[in-house]
Amino acid sequence: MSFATQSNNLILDDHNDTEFENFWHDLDSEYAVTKDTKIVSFAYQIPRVDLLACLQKFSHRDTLHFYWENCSKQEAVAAWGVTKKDYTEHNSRFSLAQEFVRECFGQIIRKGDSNLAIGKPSVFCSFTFFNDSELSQPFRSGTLFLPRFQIVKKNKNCCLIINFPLSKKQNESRVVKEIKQKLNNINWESLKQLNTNQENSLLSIGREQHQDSDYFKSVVRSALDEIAIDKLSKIVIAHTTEIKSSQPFQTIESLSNLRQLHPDCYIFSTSNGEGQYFIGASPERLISVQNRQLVTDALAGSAPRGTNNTEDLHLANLLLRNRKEKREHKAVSDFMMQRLRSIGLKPQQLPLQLLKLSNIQHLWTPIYAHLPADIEPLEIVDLLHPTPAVAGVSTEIACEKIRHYEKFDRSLYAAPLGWVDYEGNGEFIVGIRSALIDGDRARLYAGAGIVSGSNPHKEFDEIQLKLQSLLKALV
Ligand SMILES: C=C(O[C@@H]1C=C(C(=O)O)C=C[C@H]1O)C(=O)O
Repeated sequence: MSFATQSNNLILDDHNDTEFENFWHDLDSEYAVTKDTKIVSFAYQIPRVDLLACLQKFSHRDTLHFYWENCSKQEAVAAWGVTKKDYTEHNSRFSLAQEFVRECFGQIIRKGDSNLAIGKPSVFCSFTFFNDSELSQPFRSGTLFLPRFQIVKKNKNCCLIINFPLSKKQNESRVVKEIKQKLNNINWESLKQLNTNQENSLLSIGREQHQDSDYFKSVVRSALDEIAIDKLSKIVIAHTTEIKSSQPFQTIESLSNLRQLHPDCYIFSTSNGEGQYFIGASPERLISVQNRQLVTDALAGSAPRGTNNTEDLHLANLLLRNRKEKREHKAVSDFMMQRLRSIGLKPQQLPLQLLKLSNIQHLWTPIYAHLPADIEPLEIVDLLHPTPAVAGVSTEIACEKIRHYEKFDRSLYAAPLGWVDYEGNGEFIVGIRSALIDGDRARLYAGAGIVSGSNPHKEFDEIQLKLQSLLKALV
């Protein structure tokens, strides 16, 4: 944390941060948030800032952070620091996460500009693909936190939320007044734009890259044999490339590159507070719940983009007519419709369409449903994860085979990552096209759906297309 006072102006500065630090220290005197501690959630409208600039300035290696941005929707959120956190595991990890969310929000007292449309305190969540992540792995099966700071940006509006525990000794209105005064003096100018270091573009020079293409193709062949004998009808095989760089990877600058290269994707980053980061650019929304309207995306079936309009249209038409790609896609939409119906929802799907991204195009079916008030977003996450877009059909057999074939841990790859807010809204994406960053090492993940008719070489090309565009962004 480094809010600081200089010449009567509270500015954000790394060198002189004593006054605000002391203030927070006092507020944190009863740091451990117990069940009956109050948590004040203070919302404050701020000028438009760049959330990556905020993360660069405030979040540090040993605290949790969460960032996501969708440039085309002009939406972003950054969160850092911890007011309350929990980890969940095994089959009940999503329902335990829901309990944590309920407990957090039950303790919250909203202050400040709490009527702002975008200023809702949120719990940020990441889950691993499988529910039994070992302790030695960088991320736990479920990580949930109510951050100390959260900035939400929507179109031209920005809102800062500060969540802090308030002990019985402290006077709520006095503390709130003090915070307001301090925030009123902040100079936000330095956070308007991220300062990137041009020299970082040279970092890719000192890199060693390792991936085992023969192994991937042999796995696809084995999977096709099993599909031929009806053991399963679809499986998503993932592949990694391991990178060792001559210098530590710059997470913030890599994210800045990702948002420029993939404006139609969700750019995300989450950290474990121990120097490991999971970042990426995913096109896949697992769920969005806004005012009880649920939207989910069936996304599967892929083709490259053309180098000109004619070629692009040609590739798009081939994709829309390709029976193998459509089979792969239908496995996903059928699964989602069936799962949503199983809890009494009445989902509606839009006609099949194309999602065109900068490097790749996909078959896409948006699915909508009204969500009754007693169904929480995390219950839908539990119901849908893992979809056949990232696992297969049947889910159980595909998951068992994935464990058998893949020689690496999926960790957060292809798993739900998102937030739930105070009013019961929430959004989760599927963490594909992603990388685990640890100092000068990165593991990049991408997968491809295998169905009868898949060709191991073409699937490998698809994986390369996905990996290379991620690799380009990493500095
Ligand atoms: C699994 C991934 O992507 C999934 C697989 C796709 C496919 O095989 O066509 C398309 C979109 C995603 O559902 C990935 O990118 O890692």
